[in-house]
Amino acid sequence: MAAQKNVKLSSGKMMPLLGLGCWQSPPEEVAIAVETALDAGYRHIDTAYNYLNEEAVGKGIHAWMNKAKGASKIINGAVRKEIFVVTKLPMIGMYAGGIEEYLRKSLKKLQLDYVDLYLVHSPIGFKGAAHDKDLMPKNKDGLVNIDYGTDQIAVWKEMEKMVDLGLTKSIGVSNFNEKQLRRLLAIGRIPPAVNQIEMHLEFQQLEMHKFCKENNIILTAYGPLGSPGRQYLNDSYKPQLLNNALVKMVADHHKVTTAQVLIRYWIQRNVVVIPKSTNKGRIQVNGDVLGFQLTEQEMEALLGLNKGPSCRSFRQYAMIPGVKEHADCPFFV
Ligand SMILES: NC(=O)C1=CN([C@@H]2O[C@H](COP(=O)(O)OP(=O)(O)OC[C@H]3O[C@@H](n4cnc5c(N)ncnc54)[C@H](OP(=O)(O)O)[C@@H]3O)[C@@H](O)[C@H]2O)C=CC1
Ligand SMILES: O=C1CO[C@H](CO)[C@@H](O)[C@@H]1O
Repeated sequence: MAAQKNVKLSSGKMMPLLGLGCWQSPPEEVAIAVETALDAGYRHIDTAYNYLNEEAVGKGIHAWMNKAKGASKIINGAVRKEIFVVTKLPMIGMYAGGIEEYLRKSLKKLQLDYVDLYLVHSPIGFKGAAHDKDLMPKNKDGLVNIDYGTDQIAVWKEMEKMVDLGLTKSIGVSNFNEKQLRRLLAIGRIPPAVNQIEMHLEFQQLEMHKFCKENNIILTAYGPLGSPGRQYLNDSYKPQLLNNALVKMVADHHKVTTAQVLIRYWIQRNVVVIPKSTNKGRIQVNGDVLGFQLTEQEMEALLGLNKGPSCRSFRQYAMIPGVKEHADCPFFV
């Protein structure tokens, strides 16, 4: 793999444009997946408290770091600086004191002193978790216990403290809409460096892209392959990108796979992209995207596949009863 391409965050830190996604990567597979990815040249790993696999992700990171350092066992030295680790604040941690508590829990699981980027996973919190794996606590009616009082500004001020404490190098958000980003930009001592949202060729988030460019916020594209491995809600849009005819034509022209085109496209648009795989071969091929360049004409044609918000496929949280009544709805829009 050619040297990694990075993008500069508003924090001044460099973030690799390609990362390995880890949602739905079972703990028993993800340690090897992370090590395989780092061996293949990835330098960025994306996980979350909610993915319940941070310990195994940490194992993979340390296996690679130890290998890279040879016999030496220094945990957080120069080799640590080679890689960019992202994790996320769970919805159940969005209360006073919860941000530090959950970041420390994540760091302990990952066996790291700091992460490179800590993201607020969602603009809406949940409350009343019975224990720290109760990610979707229920109220007395059996419905997800939405915290209608989630105070994004208070959460953000605590996120800023995490930078001051050295527990994370940069901070950002995920699934935030423009109104929510504006709110943080208006009050933040540290502006959000990143917004991680669903982005794929049929749902290119052009308005959000423009807004973020104007405000020096870097976008990370989740679900770039259309997230084919997940269970869709009955009425959710199912992107069929890996066998799209135009993508196939472009892939054939470059003698690469359709997945490589779906990934490379975002790198050329300066959008961070985090395809998930736990399959060794697919991790390696997905990561081999720095040795070819899509032409301007191809980029234009691929831009033409965008159909906008009707192709949003992640709607799980928006469908939770009661979310629509939250002041921060429309969710994810
Ligand atoms: N902030 C948020 O709310 C969200 C963040 N994310 C992040 O973004 C990452 C990526 O999104 P995700 O939803 O996983 O979807 P992706 O679009 O990355 O698709 C992943 C799926 O595609 C399969 N796959 C991977 N490579 C190939 C290939 N070359 N050919 C065919 N199939 C392939 C994987 O299976 P296999 O493993 O078998 O290869 C897996 O089932 C997540 O893992 C997570 O880190 C995702 C959703 C929401
Ligand atoms: O990161 C995530 C992966 O997608 C899931 C399904 O919507 C969410 O739980 C979560 O936000």
